[in-house]
Amino acid sequence: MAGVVPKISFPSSPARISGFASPRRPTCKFTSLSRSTLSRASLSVRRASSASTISDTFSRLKEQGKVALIPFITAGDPDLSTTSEALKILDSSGSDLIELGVPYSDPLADGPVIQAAATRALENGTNFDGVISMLREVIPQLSCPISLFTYYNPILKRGVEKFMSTIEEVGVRGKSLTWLVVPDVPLEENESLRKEAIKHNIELVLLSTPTTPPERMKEIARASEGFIYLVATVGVTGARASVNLEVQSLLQEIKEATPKPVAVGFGISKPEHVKQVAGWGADGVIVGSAFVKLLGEVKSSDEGLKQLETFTRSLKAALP
Ligand SMILES: O=P(O)(O)OC[C@@H](O)[C@@H](O)c1c[nH]c2ccccc12
Repeated sequence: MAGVVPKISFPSSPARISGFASPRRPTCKFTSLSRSTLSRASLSVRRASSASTISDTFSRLKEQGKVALIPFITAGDPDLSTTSEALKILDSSGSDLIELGVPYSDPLADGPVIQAAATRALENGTNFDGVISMLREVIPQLSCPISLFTYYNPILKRGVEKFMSTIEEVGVRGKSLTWLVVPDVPLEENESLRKEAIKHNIELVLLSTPTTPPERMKEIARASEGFIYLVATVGVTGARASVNLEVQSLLQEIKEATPKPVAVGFGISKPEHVKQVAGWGADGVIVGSAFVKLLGEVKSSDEGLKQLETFTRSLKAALP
């Protein structure tokens, strides 16, 4: 499986997964109504409960004129104790938010690097419960918010309500697992997932892509909590030689549609990339495969952790 990338042009023919382009507008009024009602509800829930740490992070950075560095790593690759150390290093070397991927056997949106990482993690026995117990230990030692990044199937397997209450209770001192990214939740199930997330004070971050029609992008911007994930290029995850120049206009379009922060990911892997995307007005930059490669494809974990610190600092130094 490793290295075999399924041919997914993602989403050239817009896939029907939430946050990704779908040419079909909601068929029934109710769906669109519930979405906007829900987003108002989620805002009030957000205000009523302890301020969400994503919003705090982005507003603090905005006041300081800074841009968020958001690494992604795969939990359990090469093993969970290295993941725990990696989270601490990422946190202390300048990351502002961290995406932690739950390894899954069929990561359809991932390129060879993250697919191989998921395979290694699953082969060494990493599972959701193991990830959660590791997080229970390490979250109290971190200062930045952590997101769980998971495909929809592991949530369904556990049951949406049980999944959400599990990740809510892992949080400590308000630094709970406040946000969740589920790249392949089908449009129809997005509402029920959002409702459960809101009930458990978890922000469901939605994704918009270069092929998302403008109206759909606006709906995603309205419904997304915490920030909007702007996918920089079609295809699967994986470091690219350069950043898609379309991102500049896409960022402009989204920022005209919403005051919410926008973070850009997919293909970004070098200090000059993050500098360029920040210069185009991104509020955050997400880097995954380049970090995953450092951790999973080196001869020893110590070596990987050392390189991780250097790389994190180099990216942070390139950001305002
Ligand atoms: O790996 P890249 O090209 O740097 O992209 C970030 C990406 O890894 C991370 O956000 C992510 C991992 N798996 C995904 C699946 C879909 C969308 C995004 C992701």
